[in-house]
Amino acid sequence: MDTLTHQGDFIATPYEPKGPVVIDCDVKNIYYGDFRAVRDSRIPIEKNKVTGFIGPSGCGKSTVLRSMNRMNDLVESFRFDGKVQYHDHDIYDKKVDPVIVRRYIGMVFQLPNPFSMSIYDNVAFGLRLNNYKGDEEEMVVKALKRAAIWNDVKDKLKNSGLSLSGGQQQRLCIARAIATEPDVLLMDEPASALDPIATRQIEELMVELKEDYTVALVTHNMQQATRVADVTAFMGVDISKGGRTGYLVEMNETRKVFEDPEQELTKEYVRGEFS
Ligand SMILES: Nc1ncnc2c1ncn2[C@@H]1O[C@H](COP(=O)(O)OP(=O)(O)OP(=O)(O)O)[C@@H](O)[C@H]1O
Repeated sequence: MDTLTHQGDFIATPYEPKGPVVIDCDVKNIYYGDFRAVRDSRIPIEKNKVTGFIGPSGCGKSTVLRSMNRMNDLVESFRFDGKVQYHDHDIYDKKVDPVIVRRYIGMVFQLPNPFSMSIYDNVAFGLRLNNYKGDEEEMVVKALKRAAIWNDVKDKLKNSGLSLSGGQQQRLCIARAIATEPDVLLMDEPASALDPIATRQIEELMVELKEDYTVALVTHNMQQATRVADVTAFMGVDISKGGRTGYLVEMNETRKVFEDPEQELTKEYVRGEFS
């Protein structure tokens, strides 16, 4: 079935957060060059929750996620029109250093990407980059334990990170991301390249991590969203003006989005009636 879209300038009903908001992401427009990739998407990320992003391919889930720690600044054609408020800070303010933003708002990518160095050095990497002056070994061990990979690697910390299995590599990357004690973890389909057992381990880990961190998760897997996300943002693709612009269709508690959505489009998507 074709991708469905609202006609005209539909704007989603604002989601009313139930708890404190760590990142208030208010996208007016996001462009890559002349291409308007995303419009009108207000997505508050609540503290100690997992916020899931779902929607068809190309609706801008990754683009919005990457806007929340200025990761997309690395793309020359990228232009952000809107505001991302992290606590009291406007992260797009000219005075803000994006490297510092990423220290507080860390990222885990789709493909596990350990550096070509030892398991220990992978986790210590960010600490060294940030001139950490405390007990490095203690922080490395803590992060490996927190990422539920300590038992797998404790006897081979000098081995290459690349010698691990895909699931272990991804947990190593999570350890690397949390070693510097960020506040928020942005996870872009962190389990999509993994087998079902490794996927389940990552899902369990995400649920554990939200005790200490705030998590935003892009996923193609709707069951994963129902298992892991407390709140879900469903994005669609607006093709009404001849473009392909992503936009927020509906955001609410995950149970509500999946069981009793406000929008017909959401209902069709969560039932798997369009892709
Ligand atoms: N670096 C880039 N340069 C130009 N266009 C881009 C770039 N990154 C993404 N886009 C475009 O922006 C739109 C949104 O892409 P994005 O990857 O954010 O969507 P998505 O919902 O995460 O997709 P998928 O589920 O397939 O990963 C797409 O049309 C894509 O082609």
